[in-house]
Amino acid sequence: MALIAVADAVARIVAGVVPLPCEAVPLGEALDRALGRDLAARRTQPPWNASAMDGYAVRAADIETVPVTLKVIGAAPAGHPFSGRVKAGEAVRIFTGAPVPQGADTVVIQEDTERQGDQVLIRQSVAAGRNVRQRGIDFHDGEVLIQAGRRLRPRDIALAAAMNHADLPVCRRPRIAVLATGDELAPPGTDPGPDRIISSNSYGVAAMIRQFGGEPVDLGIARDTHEALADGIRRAQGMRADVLVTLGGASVGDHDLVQEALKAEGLALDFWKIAMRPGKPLMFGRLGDMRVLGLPGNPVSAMVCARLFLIPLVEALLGLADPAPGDSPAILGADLPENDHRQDYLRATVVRDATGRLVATPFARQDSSMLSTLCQSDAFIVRAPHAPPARAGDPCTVMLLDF
Ligand SMILES: Nc1nc2c(c(=O)[nH]1)N[C@H]1C(S)=C(S)[C@@H](COP(=O)(O)OP(=O)(O)OC[C@H]3O[C@@H](n4cnc5c(N)ncnc54)[C@H](O)[C@@H]3O)O[C@H]1N2
Ligand code: MOO
Repeated sequence: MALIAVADAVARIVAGVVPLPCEAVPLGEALDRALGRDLAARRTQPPWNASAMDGYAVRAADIETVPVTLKVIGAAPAGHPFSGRVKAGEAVRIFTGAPVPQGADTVVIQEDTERQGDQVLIRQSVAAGRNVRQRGIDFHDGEVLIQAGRRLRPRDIALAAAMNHADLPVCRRPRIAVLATGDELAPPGTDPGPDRIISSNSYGVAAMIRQFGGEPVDLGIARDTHEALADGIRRAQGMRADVLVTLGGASVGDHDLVQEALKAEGLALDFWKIAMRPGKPLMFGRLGDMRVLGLPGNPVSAMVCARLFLIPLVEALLGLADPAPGDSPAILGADLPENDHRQDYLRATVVRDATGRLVATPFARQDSSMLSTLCQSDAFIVRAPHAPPARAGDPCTVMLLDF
């Protein structure tokens, strides 16, 4: 199979994805969830012409000439409206948020008044309508204010609550089974002995899935045998995972059995191998309804590929209309040689120069086993296949790290 381009691979992975069904969650659990349906207001806000200040509700016509003394005929604290009508020469004591009584059209703030028993002296004239929030200035009953596909932010949750929703329809989280593979792997915190390395990828990839709204399910480490791999694959199917992510065993070595095992279970392979670095041996296909993404084993390759290919799939399954941001312009902080046929993702630090431009400087060592440099990086410098040599100061494209 020929190496395919990164953008083509993403397009093939998300092709035909239908957002998962909705479930209702309480407001307190809705943060970062993907809204599954357009949300319409269940009331008008404010529901009445409301005072924006503490003061006196008056008729603007009565205070054109000041000072003037008005008769205070009642009070309207928030939550306790004044039911009477304000007539010429009258005022009602009012507080922020309370309905402006009938007859009144303006509120004078209390700092511009002097209370004398049941009378109030108005010292300052204000324009008609001042300090009154008109009914519905925020929104009206039935108005759609939050669109399906929004990843809910704290302010969306405040708005949804004001719209009188206690529960929100959000997309079910995609269930993503994560299967590490390799005889050499030992879980963190154990004594690996001299022949093993610690399995890190499942933890990083699971955390990324969670960060972007999926539900990771750790299937543990499968040994490099057909039986162990088949068992892991069947467990993913048994739990009705939306996606199975395999880690490692994706390349061409004698012990890279993942693809074979998947095919034996019925995998319809879509593509294998991408023109990118790190991450060449990425694999994608379907096993029934379950999408299968085979990530390379090298830890940086696994994380880069998870961000580039798995997260768009998670976002598509969530029906997100505002996927996480993509590339930004920057300038190079160091020279780079000509690129080969693979699109490069170079770990880099990024600073702002005096003119506000982003300056991206790649790490000298880009080995795909080195998680330490990934953690020190701010961005990937994205270099197109066959990019010509570039000098420090030349424009470049970066993908700021958001995981
Ligand atoms: N002859 C060739 N060899 C390799 C090629 C190639 O095209 N021809 N591609 C190389 C590239 S690029 C990559 S990337 C790796 C990916 O190989 P695999 O996906 O088969 O990964 P493994 O061989 O299983 O492991 C590679 C490396 O990563 C470590 N690893 C694996 N899983 C984990 C884990 N869960 N946590 C931490 N580290 C993990 C593993 O121990 C190896 O060191 O293949 C190249 N080879
Ligand atoms: O693509 Mo591999 O990820 O270069 O090490």
